[in-house]
Amino acid sequence: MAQASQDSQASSSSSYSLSASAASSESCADRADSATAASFASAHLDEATRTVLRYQAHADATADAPTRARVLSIEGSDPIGGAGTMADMKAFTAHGVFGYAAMTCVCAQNTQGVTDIVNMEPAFLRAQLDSVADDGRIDSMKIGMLGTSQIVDCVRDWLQALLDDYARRGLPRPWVVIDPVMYAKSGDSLLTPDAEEELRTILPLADIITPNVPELAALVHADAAPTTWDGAVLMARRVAEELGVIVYAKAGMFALSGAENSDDSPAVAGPAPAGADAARTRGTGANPAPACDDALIIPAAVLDRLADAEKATGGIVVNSAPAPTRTDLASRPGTAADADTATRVITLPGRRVATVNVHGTGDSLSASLAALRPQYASWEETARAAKDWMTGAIAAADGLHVGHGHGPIDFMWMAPPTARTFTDDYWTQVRGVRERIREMPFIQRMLDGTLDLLDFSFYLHQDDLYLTDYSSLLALASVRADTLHDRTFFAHAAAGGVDAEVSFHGQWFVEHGFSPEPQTMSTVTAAYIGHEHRVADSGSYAQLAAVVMPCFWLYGAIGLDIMKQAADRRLDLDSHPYGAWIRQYSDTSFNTSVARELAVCNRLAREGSRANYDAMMDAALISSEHEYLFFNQGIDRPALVR
Ligand SMILES: Nc1ncnc2c1ncn2[C@@H]1O[C@H](COP(=O)(O)OP(=O)(O)O)[C@@H](O)[C@H]1O
Ligand SMILES: Cc1ncc(COP(=O)(O)OP(=O)(O)O)c(N)n1
Repeated sequence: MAQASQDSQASSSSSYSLSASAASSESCADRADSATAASFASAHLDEATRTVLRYQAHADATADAPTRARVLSIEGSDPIGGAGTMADMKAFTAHGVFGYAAMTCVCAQNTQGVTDIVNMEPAFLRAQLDSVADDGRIDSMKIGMLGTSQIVDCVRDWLQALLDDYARRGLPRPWVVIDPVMYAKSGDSLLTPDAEEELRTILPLADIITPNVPELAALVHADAAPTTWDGAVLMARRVAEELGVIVYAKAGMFALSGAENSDDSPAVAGPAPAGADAARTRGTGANPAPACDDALIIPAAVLDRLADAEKATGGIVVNSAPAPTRTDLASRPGTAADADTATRVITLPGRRVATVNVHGTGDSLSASLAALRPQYASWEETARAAKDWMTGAIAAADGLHVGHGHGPIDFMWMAPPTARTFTDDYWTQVRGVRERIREMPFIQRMLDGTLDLLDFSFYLHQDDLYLTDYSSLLALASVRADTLHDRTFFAHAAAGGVDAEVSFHGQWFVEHGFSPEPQTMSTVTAAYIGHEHRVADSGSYAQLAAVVMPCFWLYGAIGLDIMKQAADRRLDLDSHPYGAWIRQYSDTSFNTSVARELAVCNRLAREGSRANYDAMMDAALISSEHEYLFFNQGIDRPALVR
């Protein structure tokens, strides 16, 4: 492979890549200068000064580093986009790294199974791999479906040459994650039987391998897959010790069957287990959380290598991210030591999601490990981060509606949804509230004219108090608005509508013999205002726009509904005791403001993060419950605030 483009990087002492910043044992050992500086530092300086020096050294060493880790996927394809190359690219992007891809085969597959596979000619695969290596630095890689023994040989030989070449040129060794793909979840075989032995020859080149339960069994030549998690961990230990690599043991098979694999993970809320008969449950309480814990198995040989690297650098590494030490690993919670072999077994806690949509989970996990390792200090931290991300992506999978079999996971679960708008989502979620408002006695009695005037005047006084405060929130939204359009919209809304409505209320009070003077605020009104102010005080402008939205939309929608019900009942509004109100509710000019407010919320939800979307939704949903209570107080008559 041609190396010209890499040599300039290699010759610079500041060519520390992102992967090097995570301090591989190999790269630490190669850095003699750093070791000298480190032993000086160890001998003469206090801990705080050594820490500051580490920051300085890291900044110098990474001055020319790329802004994103560059991660290679060596995989087969999946046209439905849930597994293989396509999944890897999505996982890479989700984790913020730049992805390269060399394809080992093209598969005709979907969520229901694999129907055909065309393997690459090994020479052509080698040409793809060289194309990447000749032109770009590789910080990390994930190797997945290899398919045949010829392809295994091709990738192994290329990888060995690449590692030798990087070592010779003093480049940091790329992190290598190998997913020893043998079977798809559909049961289809993804590796020819004769290639199983060949696959073992590439595994020692990995830093970490990620076999699922049946693949573990194949790697130890067991007749059958283990039926318990303890059995799977035992097999994983054998594999780790035999190959001298870290094994990430995955519990997905047990999750799919509804079985539980841990008793001691922290309980988390989750959907009821599918196949609950088979599931052991954890904890007390009515809805115990099902577990889906994975395990990281670090054999003694790897721990020794890490300890040697530490010695070579005098206990200091030149970057911000030292690799884990024996002491580190032994002292962490969830780490079990084995007296005989000193192998470490680290539990990676997770919750089981009750879903069939787990196509490509193994692929995405191994891609995540490759993408995250350059960004974390150790395999343990990387594995915990990857596991948490996977759980979130699986939990969001049901929303995708892709395919009829095992659907894919939602790689974009941290980003706001795009197929439905924020307001679509909100409207569906408040269906129950809308129905309760429509059916409530306050509205029904108003329509049939039996609503007590005292009840109505109580409601109207509370509405005045609420609207006075609400206008100040709209004014605040105008001040915090991020566009001129929003600024003028909220300014007009604060000044216009509220004022007109309060004077309309005043007229009604006078006409019906009630005092128009402000009354004491009810606890229900105070609670609604309190919620809006809490969001305004601690939330973003987007959350503020969302918290005031239900008062626009639910009120507007109730008006339309009252108008419809009045028409259906053919009410004579001229003689009806609440005729003026029903006419007022039927005034659709308010809907111009409703539509603008909804557009504001959709823009803010679209432009922000998933966390922003969720926070906006929470704010709006809570306001909606307050809207219901607010209408209902006309009849319920809550206590007044003293
Ligand atoms: N239903 C589930 N709930 C939570 N996590 C799951 C579920 N199914 C799989 N996982 C997780 O997905 C990752 C991949 O595991 P697995 O599905 O066993 O791999 P593979 O796809 O290779 O068979 C693991 O972290 C595993 O714990
Ligand atoms: C091209 C390709 N590579 C790997 C797999 C196996 O993916 P995995 O994550 O094990 O998930 P399932 O596909 O088995 O659900 C694959 N199917 N295709």
